[in-house]
Parts: sequence; C-alpha cells; structure tokens
Amino acid sequence: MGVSQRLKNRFRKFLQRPGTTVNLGPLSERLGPIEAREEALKELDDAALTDAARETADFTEICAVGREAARRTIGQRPYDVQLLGAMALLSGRVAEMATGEGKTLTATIAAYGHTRLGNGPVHVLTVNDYLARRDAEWMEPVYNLLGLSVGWVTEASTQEERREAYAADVTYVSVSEAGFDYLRDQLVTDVADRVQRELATAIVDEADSILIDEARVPMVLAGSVAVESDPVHEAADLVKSLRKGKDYEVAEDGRSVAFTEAGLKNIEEQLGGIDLYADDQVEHLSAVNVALHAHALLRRDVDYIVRNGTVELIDEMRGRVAQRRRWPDGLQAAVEAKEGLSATAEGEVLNTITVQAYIALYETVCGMTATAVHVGEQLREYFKLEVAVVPSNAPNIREDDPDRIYSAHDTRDEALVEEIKIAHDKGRPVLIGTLDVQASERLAEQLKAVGVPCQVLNAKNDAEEASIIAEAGAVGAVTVSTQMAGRGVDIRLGGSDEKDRERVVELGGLYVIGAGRHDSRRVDDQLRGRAGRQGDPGASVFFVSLEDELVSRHAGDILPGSPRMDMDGVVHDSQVDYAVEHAQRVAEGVNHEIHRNTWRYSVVIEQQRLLLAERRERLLTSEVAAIMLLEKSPEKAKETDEDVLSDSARAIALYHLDKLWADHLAYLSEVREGVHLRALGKLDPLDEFHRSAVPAFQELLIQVEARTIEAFEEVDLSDGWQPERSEIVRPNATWTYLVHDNPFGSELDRLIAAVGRRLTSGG
Ligand SMILES: Nc1ncnc2c1ncn2[C@@H]1O[C@H](COP(=O)(O)OP(=O)(O)OP(=O)(O)O)[C@@H](O)[C@H]1O
Repeated sequence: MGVSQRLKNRFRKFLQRPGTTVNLGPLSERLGPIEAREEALKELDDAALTDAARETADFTEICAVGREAARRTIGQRPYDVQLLGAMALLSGRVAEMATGEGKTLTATIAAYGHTRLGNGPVHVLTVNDYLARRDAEWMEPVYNLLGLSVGWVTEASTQEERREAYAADVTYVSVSEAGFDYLRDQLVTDVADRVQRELATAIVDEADSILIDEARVPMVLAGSVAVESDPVHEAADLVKSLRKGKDYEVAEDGRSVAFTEAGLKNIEEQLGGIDLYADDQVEHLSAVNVALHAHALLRRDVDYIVRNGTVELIDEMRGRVAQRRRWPDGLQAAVEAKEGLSATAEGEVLNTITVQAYIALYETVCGMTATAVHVGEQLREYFKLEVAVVPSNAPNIREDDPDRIYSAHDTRDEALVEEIKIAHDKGRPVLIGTLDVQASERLAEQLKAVGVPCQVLNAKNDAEEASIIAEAGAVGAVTVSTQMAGRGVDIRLGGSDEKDRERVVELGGLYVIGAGRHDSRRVDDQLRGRAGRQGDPGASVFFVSLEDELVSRHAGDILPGSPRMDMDGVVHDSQVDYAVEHAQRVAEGVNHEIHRNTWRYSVVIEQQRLLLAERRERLLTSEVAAIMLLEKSPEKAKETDEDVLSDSARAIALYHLDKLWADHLAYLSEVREGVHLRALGKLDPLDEFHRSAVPAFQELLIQVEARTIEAFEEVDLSDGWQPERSEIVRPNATWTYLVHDNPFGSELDRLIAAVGRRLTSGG
C-alpha cells in the first residue's frame, strides 16, 4: 500500500469525525498528481523552478512547486497533510492542524498560492511581533525561490520600513500592528503617506485566538491633547480605607462588588456629606464605583502587574502581559491611582476598529490553528468561515489522563508538587501551565522548597520566553508557564538540538500538567497540544481544585456537599466531574454572549465606517471637494487659483470629516452606555442604539460639507494655501493601544446594578 493510499484511509476516518464541516476528500484526490510532478520538478534548475512558480494558477501545480521550493531551500519537504492544509487555506477555510504539524510552512505555500490565484497581496496575521519576524525570516528563501518578496512589520518598524514591508507580495505582521497601520492610513492627507496597499487576503495564524478571543478588542488610535483631571483618580483615595464585609460586599462569583449602606455613608461623609444618588452626583457615584472595583476586584500580579511605573495588563487568555493594552479609561485610571501612579495621558480617540471589523475588511480570509472545531459555529456566524480538520502527519500517541480533582487548593498543590518531583527525579521534562502569574510564582516557590529547580515563564520575562520554551523538552527541564506564553515555539524532545531525544522518549516524552482548567476548553487543548507533536510520546493531565475560581464561580451550586474521595484526597465522583465540565461550558457561553452582544452593536458602526471610508477615498484622490466648493461657494472658489483651491478644499474637507468621525465614535460610545439606562425603561437597547446612531451619521455627512464650506469661506488664501494659518490642526503625535475587556461590564452596567441593588434594598 502506497503512502497516499495509507493517508487516504486515514482521511476517510477523519471525514466521518463530527464537527468536520469541510469534506477534504476532493482535495486529497490531488495528492497523487502532486506527487507525480515531483521528479520532473526536481530536474529544473532554480531559475526554471521560479519560472514554473510564476506560471501556474492551479492547486496541484501550486502545491507541487511549493513543495519543491521548500525542499530545496530549507530542506523540508512538506508532508501531504501540510499540502492538504495549504489547499484548505487556498479555498478560504480555517485549517485545524495540531501543534507542531508545521503550520508555518503550510501557510507559506498557501500565501504563494493566493498570490497565484490573483488574491494578493497576502498578509499573514500573527499573534505577536516575535512570530511575525521569525516566520518571515524563516520562510524568506522559500518565497524568493517562488519569485515572491516577503516583508515583516513589528511595533518598532518605521513608516518607511512598514511601507516597504507592505509593498512585498507577502507581509507578516501581528494583527494589532496591521490594524493600527490601517487606522493611521485612514487619516493621511496625502496618498503617498499610506503604508498599506489594499487589504486583499489575510491568512490568520492562531485563528481561533485572533478571530474569536480577540475579536471584540478595539484597536485605538489616539492623538495628543492635554490630560484632564480625572475624578476616578481622586476616588481611589476614598476607597482605600474601606473594609470588605463592612463597607462593601464582593459577590460570590468575584465579578461584582457593591457598597453596603455603611460603606456608602462613609463615602458620602468623606465627600462632605453629599447624597451620591442625587441627580447631579452621577459622576461621583460612577467614580467611586469604579474605584471600588479597582480596589476590591482587580488583583495585582493576577490581573495586572506594575512595571516601570505603569500598570500593565495581564491577558486572561494568554496569561502574559498584554502589550499596550488598557482597560476602558476610567478603570485604567482607577487602577493606576490604586497603585499610587499618576494617570497616563488619555488623549482624544481619533479612530478605532475592532479586530473582527478589521479582519472583515479583507476580501479573502482563511486561517489555521490547532483548535478550531470548538469555535466552528462562531467562525461561521461571524466570518462565514468553515473549518477543515487536517489529520496529523503521524498518529497522536499522547496519553491524556482524566482530571485529578481535589477538594481544596492545599491538597491539590501538594499532589501537584509531588507529581512534578517524581517525574523530574527521573529526568522527564515537565511543562506546567498555570492560570495566572501569581500561581506560577507560588508553584515555583513550592518546587524550590522540595529541591526542584524550574524556569518560570510568565508575563515578567516575555522577552526570553521563546528561547526558554524551546528548551522545555530537555532532560530534567521543569518549565512553569502561564497559559499560552511562548506559543508558536516548538518544543523538541531532548532539547532544541534533540541531543537527548532517545532518553526523553524512553521516559515517556514531555509531560504537560495543567494546574487548573482554563475558561475555555480550547485553551486546555492548546496546553495539552504542547506534548505529543509529530507522533512524539507525551502525556497530559489537569490538576483541578474545587476551590478554583472557574469551578466555584460557575458550578458552586451544583457541587455535592461531600464528594467521594480516595485515600490520597483525589475526588472520584461523577457529579463533580460533571460540575467541572459544566463550569467550563458556562464560562464559554458567557464569553460567547459578550462577543455576540458587542458584535450586534458594532454592525451599524462598521457599515458607517465603510461608507465614510469610501467618501474619504474620493476626497483624497479626486477633486470632489473643489467641485463641491465651486458649486456651493462659487464666488470665492472661482477667484482662487486652481491648485490652491484643489489643495485647500481637500485638506479642509478631510480635516472636518476626520474630526466629525472621531466625535461620532465618541458619541456612539456614550449612547451605548446610555442606552443601558434606557433599558431600565424596558426599551430594546439595540433598537435605541440604532435610533440614535443612524440619524447622527446622516447629520455627520451633512456637517462635513457645511463645515468645509464655512471654513473655506473664512480662510485667507491670498498667499496660497497655508494650513498653519487655518484652523486645521491635526494632532502632532499619535499613539495606539488596545482596549482590554472591561472585566465587569460597562461602567453603566455597574451603575445600573448598583442603583438596582439600592432600589431592591429599599434604599
Ligand atoms: N515538512 C517538514 N519536514 C520537516 N520538518 C518540518 C516540516 N514542516 C515543519 N517542520 C518542522 O516542524 C516544526 C514545527 O513547525 P511549526 O512551528 O510551523 O509548527 P506549528 O504547527 O506552527 O506549531 P504551533 O502550533 O506550535 O505553532 C518546526 O521545527 C519545523 O521546522
């Protein structure tokens, strides 16, 4: 039986797998013809191969040529499953491929293919700068032999470097840098200042993470304006002296906190005897509520760390510092105040777009990840993307043990340390995934106490994390990592050079232990996937405590009072197993609901953005503004020199369009918060939002014209067009950031909750 036949048999099994929505059968039929081309392509010299690469526009030939180019340049002949993945990407799917299957090379063949199919330029969107650069540099020889240029962008790239990178056929860039570049390009007043070309094809790496988990994250471009004093910052001092249980109560789920009557009175007195619920005290009420949240619910070293005098957020999903992320402004300031730091400049928001809306701007989207099936439905709902499950190259022989569940943290931690020590004493490499930085550090201490040295990979040393994780498979290595730190880096058995591979194989391969289940099964699966790559031996297990936040928050009420345990304190109780699974499902459901809600609100904004972008493009690249002025302000327009009219009309119209859009975005976010108040009056908040957003946008379009005419009539054009003499002052400095999820809902949600509590308690 030939290789292709064996693979076909395995594919057949795969095609029956539930959740597989795309039939890979027809694509796998091409593997034979691809292989049949191999010998002939090997005969070609490099120049002839490049010529061949430039000629084809057919899946079979694209894969055959791509395979030969990879073999020749980086010495890796793409496996059949990689070609199958590449074809899935070429047909606009999300390919699910296990960790270590070689998605980087798969994406390269797909990127090449997309350019051949006329879908270029191609952006490969990564989760971080490190991977953008690494993958572009690694794959460059392959691209070059295929006759393509490749570029990469990181946060440190200059304008010129960015423009050059985007001019390449294929560009590797983190999704946030790409989004920021888009936002900046939307504000240029000269076409030549743009860095990106059209958004044609996006190949999304770690697709579930970017398309689902990060989807609702707004990317923000702000311009410098003076920092105003922030009442929230002042409120931080007020809440410092409050005590839990007396002045405030934290809800069991740890996600909300409310003042007690005594606490409120205390605050009201400190504020000089005001009534916080009086109509004119809304700002104070909201400020002290936010301050209380920062004080009582956000934990240093779990939710954020303080480094170099600033608050840096820890990304819940990845457990590492989220670069340049902020909470919504009030909350960020409250946490800064809590830590005694001065508030960072806030600036005026010039433009913002969510990751999801940015991705939607591409003509063609496809992606790859190890964990797509679980979010298959959402990928279809939000991006019309289907998942294609690509079988692994070698069968997965990793042993996934059932969870070990303990009733309390103490017993769990003891057992966990013991388990690590036993494996370590034999020399078996162990990778432990913890839920947060604090847990990592606590575990490291506990391991040290029993004489087990370990490497801690967390938010605080992310610069080195790639090289540390690369060695996590070495003999005796113990690596403690917060969730997905170091993602995308290969863990080879026996160390990165595979020096002691045989010994580690004998020991059973990499042992992955989760110190608690994550909020999503996908993240658990990603952790497990660290072991058992390419048919390597390996094992995984999760050590769960019933005191873990996930379990107590979402399944506290269905846990049996006294679960059955064995002598070692391990719980053996089907009801408990069920509760743990249930807790994770609930957490996933909550996240999905939040995502859907944000999305429903953003649909109308995104339609408006597209309309506005079209209008802006016309202003920027044609004479529509001048023509409009000739009609609406004929006297002055006619007596103005043609070039001066063209320049001034364009600049003035663009300025007002951008300014009005920024104001519109601010207005919409106010409306969005405000509509929740109206929700109390039983109106549908989404309808209400539309009722405000639609006319406001129509008004904006009218205003752009009106203000342009007005400004044109006022400006002195006697010495030509001199922007500095006009009212047009564009921000001289801009910066970008991501808005982190507000973990507690919007400020107004909380306010309503607080008001609601007060009403229901008869206050
Ligand atoms: N066809 C091939 N032949 C030999 N080695 C390969 C081949 N394809 C990929 N590799 C190697 O496999 C390793 C994993 O590749 P890669 O990092 O692209 O995997 P991945 O699927 O992206 O994994 P992750 O999910 O961790 O990001 C790399 O070291 C790469 O060099």
